Amino acid sequence: MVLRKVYTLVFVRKENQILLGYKKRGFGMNKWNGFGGKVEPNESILDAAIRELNEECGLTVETTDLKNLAHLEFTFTGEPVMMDCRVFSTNIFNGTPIETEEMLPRWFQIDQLPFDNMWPDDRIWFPYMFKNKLFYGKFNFNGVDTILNYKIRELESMEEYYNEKGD
Ligand SMILES: COc1nc(N)nc2c1ncn2[C@H]1C[C@H](O)[C@@H](COP(=O)(O)OP(=O)(O)OP(=O)(O)O)O1
Repeated sequence: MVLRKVYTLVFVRKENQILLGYKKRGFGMNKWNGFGGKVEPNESILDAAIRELNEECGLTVETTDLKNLAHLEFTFTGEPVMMDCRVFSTNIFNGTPIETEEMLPRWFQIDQLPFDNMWPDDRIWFPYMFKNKLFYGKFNFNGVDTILNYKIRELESMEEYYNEKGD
């Protein structure tokens, strides 16, 4: 049986730039990524997204300014856990990004992303995000560097997707 754990992942955008954080510890250490983490018990996914963004780089956002653009599922050979990752973006935020215990934030031009130091799936699905698509992706990994197989498909609406899925 596979245990499902829900995570958030938030991308902050500004004109042609995207804010990434260099993960200083834990899962995904030494990779650039958006900001996010586990949804705590009794916490809504949106509240978790806002909390993790603030804890990891000091920015604040309003619930209504977060756009849910993707649902990603990650599995790793030999691991009984499926990471169910809800991806959000926003270009409305308060504050200036600051380094925290977990992340070192930096703005990148969207055509100059450090893909060699990011999760390998990002090369596959970032283009969907930059085209403002809604999408579902499922990636099966062997270790943390090799994608064994994946599926990705565009969605008409995230709401419809979650209703059909029964979430
Ligand atoms: C496998 O491919 C992945 N790609 C991308 N882009 N992001 C991923 C991938 N796998 C996981 N993530 C994201 C999902 C979350 O945003 C973080 C992992 O969260 P973390 O383990 O750091 O959760 P926290 O609650 O912050 O953990 P601790 O406070 O216990 O350190 O990575």
